[in-house]
Formats: sequence, structure tokens, C-alpha cells
Amino acid sequence: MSASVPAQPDAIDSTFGTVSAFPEPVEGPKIAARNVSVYYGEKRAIEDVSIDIPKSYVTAFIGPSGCGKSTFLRSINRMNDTIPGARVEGQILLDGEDIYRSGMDIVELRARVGMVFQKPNPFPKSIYENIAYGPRIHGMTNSRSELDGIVESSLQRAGLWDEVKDRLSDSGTALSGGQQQRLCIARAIAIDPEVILMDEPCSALDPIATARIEELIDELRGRYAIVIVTHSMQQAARVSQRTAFFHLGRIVEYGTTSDIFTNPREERTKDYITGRYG
Ligand SMILES: Nc1ncnc2c1ncn2[C@@H]1O[C@H](COP(=O)(O)OP(=O)(O)OP(=O)(O)O)[C@@H](O)[C@H]1O
Repeated sequence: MSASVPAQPDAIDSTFGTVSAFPEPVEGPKIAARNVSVYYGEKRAIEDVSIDIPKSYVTAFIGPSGCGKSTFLRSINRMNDTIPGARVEGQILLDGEDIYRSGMDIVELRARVGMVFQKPNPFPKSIYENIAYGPRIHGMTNSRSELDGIVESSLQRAGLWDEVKDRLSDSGTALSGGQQQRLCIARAIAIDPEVILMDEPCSALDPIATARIEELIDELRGRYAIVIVTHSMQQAARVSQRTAFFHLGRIVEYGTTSDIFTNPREERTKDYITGRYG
């Protein structure tokens, strides 16, 4: 891992296990949202959200069902564009560039800001093709051997290579749920993104597969800005260094995961993380 990777977690909390406390990021934000509101038709699902999301950290979005976590996550790579009637106000800056400006190349944006969904969704193609598809359409390689190299390194980084190297031509959909999710992470990594958005990536997985994905998230964070939506307080505490608590379409509190879980400023945050509602 690079030297810029934050240090190891240093705070322990008996309820949530090890909770990370990290120094402030040294670089400017990878993503900066400014007064973002998201509408579905007349309904406002996100209201005036501003947040800076750093590189080399995992940022968790937590909050009760329907509070807008997924809506906001999807607005970071303009996935909401695909929903009829959805509309975004405000600014979302990626390295200072407004991703909602006219003329923004959406295909390039989604290559820079990859996404992993709740339910693993490999293409109904071979394991090899699942990974090779993105680099091929983005013109990232000139030769088969280069493409082979990307497929191998992506599967390596997603911790799947040893399990699939002898059956790359088997269908991706024939893998176990946990393997499929690692395949989807490998697919996202293959096009060299800068940000990885994960919408409840473990909710369809058993505890062992979940632990594997959590380890993987920790291994990957040095290289990317990772944002994860999760319903599991324990998972947020285990994998993230920053946590934003959403409620009724707003961010109530955002800070180090350590502060949010051990020393929340807001009553609503405290109530949620102690299980009083949600
Ligand atoms: N495609 C859509 N069309 C209309 N309304 C939507 C759509 N998607 C979400 N909403 C509404 O926007 C609000 C926020 O939903 P969203 O899925 O972002 O919340 P969430 O916090 O991710 O919830 P959950 O934790 O249950 O996944 C909810 O009131 C939801 O009903």
C-alpha cells in the first residue's frame, strides 16, 4: 500500500468492535457535494446535502430505511439520470469538476466512479469477459496479452484469482454469491476507477462472504475513495473511517467513524446507532 494510506485503527469500542480514528486527510476532497437536493418528480428525497469525501478512506452512509442514502450515492455517478423524473440540484464536484455540468461525458464519469450493487450482478458471460468488457470498450488495451494482464490483476486485487484462474471461461453467474460480488468488484476495478460506490454490497451475502468483502474493502481503500451504504452499524464501524448519518433526506452528522460511534454530537445519531429507531 502507498505511504499515503492512513494508519491503523486506534480506538476500541465494546459495542461496535474496533472503530477507526484517523488523522485528517492531507489532500483536498475527491468528491465535494455542495447544497445537493435530489427530487423524484415533486418529491424531494435529498435536501441540501453538502459533504467532502476524501481519497484513501472508506466513507459509510448510514441511516434509517428511506432516508436517501442510495439516492445520494447514485447521484455521485449520475445513476439517477436513468430514473425518469429524477432531478439533481446543487453541485457535485469530482476533483473540482462539476459532474452535472453540460457536456460532461457520462461514460467517462462512470468509468472514474464505479459502482457495486446490493445484489451481485455479473454479466451472463464468462468470468474472463466480465472483467475484459470494460477495458475493451474504454479502449484501454492494444493486445490480448495486455487484456489478459488486466483480467489477472483485477481478479488478484479482488482476491478472486486463485479461485477462478483455472476456469476463466466458466460463466460468472455460476460462482457463489460472495464470489460473484468479488467478480463485480474486480469488474469495477478493471477500468481503473478513482471512486468506488458500494450500495449495501454485503446484504445478499452470508457472514463468511461478508467478512471476505470487508477485508477486500480495507485492502482497496488506499487506492480509491470508497463510499459504502450499509444498514449494519458493525460493518460501518469495521470498514469505514468516516461516517455520515442521514435522516429524512439530510445529513444530520458527519465525522470520523470513531466520533460518530463513540461520541455523537446529535441526539438523533445517538438514538440511531444505539438502535432506538431505524
Ligand atoms: N426510483 C424512485 N422513484 C421515486 N421515489 C424513489 C425512487 N427511489 C427512491 N425513492 C424514494 O426516495 C426516498 C429515499 O430512498 P432511498 O432508496 O434513497 O433511501 P435509502 O436510505 O437508501 O433506503 P434503504 O435503506 O431502504 O435502501 C424514499 O422515500 C424512496 O421511496
